[in-house]
Amino acid sequence: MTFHILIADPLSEEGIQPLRSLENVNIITDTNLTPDELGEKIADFDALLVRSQTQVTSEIIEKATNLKIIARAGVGVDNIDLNAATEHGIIVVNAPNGNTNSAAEHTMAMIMSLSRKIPQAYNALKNHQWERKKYVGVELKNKTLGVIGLGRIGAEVSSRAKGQRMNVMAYDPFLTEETAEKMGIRYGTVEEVLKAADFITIHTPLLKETKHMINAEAFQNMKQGVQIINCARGGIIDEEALYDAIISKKVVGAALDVFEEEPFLDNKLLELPEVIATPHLGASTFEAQENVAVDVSHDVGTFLTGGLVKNPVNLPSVPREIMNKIEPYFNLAEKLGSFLIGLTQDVAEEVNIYYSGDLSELEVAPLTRNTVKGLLQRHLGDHVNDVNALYLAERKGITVHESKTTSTKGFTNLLTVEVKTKSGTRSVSGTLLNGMGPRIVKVDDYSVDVTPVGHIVVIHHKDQPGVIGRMGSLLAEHNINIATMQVDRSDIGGNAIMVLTVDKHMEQDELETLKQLEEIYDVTGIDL
Ligand SMILES: NC(=O)c1ccc[n+]([C@@H]2O[C@H](COP(=O)([O-])OP(=O)(O)OC[C@H]3O[C@@H](n4cnc5c(N)ncnc54)[C@H](O)[C@@H]3O)[C@@H](O)[C@H]2O)c1
Ligand SMILES: O=C(O)CC[C@@H](O)C(=O)O
Repeated sequence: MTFHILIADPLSEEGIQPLRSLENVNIITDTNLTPDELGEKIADFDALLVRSQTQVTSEIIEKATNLKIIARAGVGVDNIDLNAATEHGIIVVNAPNGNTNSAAEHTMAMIMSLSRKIPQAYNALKNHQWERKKYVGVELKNKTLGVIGLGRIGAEVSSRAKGQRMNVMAYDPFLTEETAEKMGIRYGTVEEVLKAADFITIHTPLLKETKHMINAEAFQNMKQGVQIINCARGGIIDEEALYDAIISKKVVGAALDVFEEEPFLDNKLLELPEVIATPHLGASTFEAQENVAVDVSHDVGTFLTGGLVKNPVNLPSVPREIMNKIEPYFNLAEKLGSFLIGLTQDVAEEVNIYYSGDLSELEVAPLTRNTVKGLLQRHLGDHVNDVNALYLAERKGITVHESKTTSTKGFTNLLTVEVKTKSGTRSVSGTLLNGMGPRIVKVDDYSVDVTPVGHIVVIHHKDQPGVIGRMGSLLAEHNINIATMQVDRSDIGGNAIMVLTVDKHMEQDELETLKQLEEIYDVTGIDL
């Protein structure tokens, strides 16, 4: 099988070599596609690689019927509709570390250019103006740098600013006073940071909560004569409010690498001499571009060949050593989910998954996803996968709970799945037998030992002599061969269960004929 990969934004050629060197890949680079052209082509591709330029909207994703992975060569994924990707089962990966250094260096370059008015002085000189008085700057030493967002880049900027002998004060929802102290910086709330800082630098993602977080009110809280830097994302600063704050002289300098609308030809902020700007160049170094291209090439290559990606955005990342321990249970989890929903006639409202024995010591979230995938695939088809299983369950109104229990019922590992519907609760338990693979060991309250594969028939009947023989004869009349049979009962003469594996798929009318026997209450055929 050949994987078709589209590179829609310019990526470092060196960086994508690992991807090119894979067998069975067909890589097309087309970095000039309009949104309409991308929409027309996208169905041909298994993987899409972008930077920040290409907008991967829900309309594009809707048309991407073969797309399996979207890779963002960089950090911010705000140009990708993550919900749409998740809904369609498309994994999104990014390259969160490769451009941190470059973005931090760019931020420092902006701070220093701003404080010494280097771009303005350079411009004047280019225009034959030798202006020494006009371009008097300020020192950074002993000034307070307020950092909003102390993630990878914010932290790198902070440590560099300390090298410039600045006092650093930061706000981040995950920053504690203790951590700040260990980093040699001061902790403050957003308001405290805005109030104290001579320079403010923004390093948050663009989220609902951060959109326009630096607005007219925030500017009011700032020191008179503050300078502001944004090398994170356009839209975190309200550009109208910044414009007004500069006109009113509250803000005396702004350095912007990112804008509310990109690319643009006109932006009135650029008419102000206090504003210096670059066209989203924070990550534009040879090193950063090679790093991010290597990272996404690795993840795309790994994913397409069935491996574990390093930087998933819409799936929790699970370290390899943990994955090695849980991978053997994937098949069991999926089969149990699929078997149970096959058995359940009503609409599932709640799914409870209980992990016990060895399983209770593992990170089980990926197993929960596989169980739910098995459950949903039976009715929703193959487009349900690890990425969208929980999302789709939620959308269908099915609540999913996982819990760990110590009750192993004698098995070294036991996975129990319970489905609640309007008409009652059904459950199935399974185990992974050492060297012998997965087994279904319980159906509701009955003990069985069934390999979850092939054509299974579950029969509820009255415990009575002769039922098994009559049922066998009926199957023989339809030329259906029984491969294995398991029976269990509640008590002598009470309710009983038969779980058969048969050699071929049984049609509904063939299953119905078994109900001719009055001792048989219920027959369900499940193909796994
Ligand atoms: N200009 C460029 O070319 C360029 C290059 C790389 C990254 N970026 C952008 O820089 C930003 C930071 O990247 P990063 O790699 O450091 O990301 P990161 O995820 O490591 O850090 C972001 C931090 O922001 C914090 N945060 C979230 N909401 C916040 C809020 N309301 N107030 C304060 N802090 C908040 C998070 O807790 C996190 O610590 C992103 O927007 C990214 O897209 C831009
Ligand atoms: O692709 C780029 O150059 C921008 C990258 C940057 O904005 C990011 O979020 O990583």
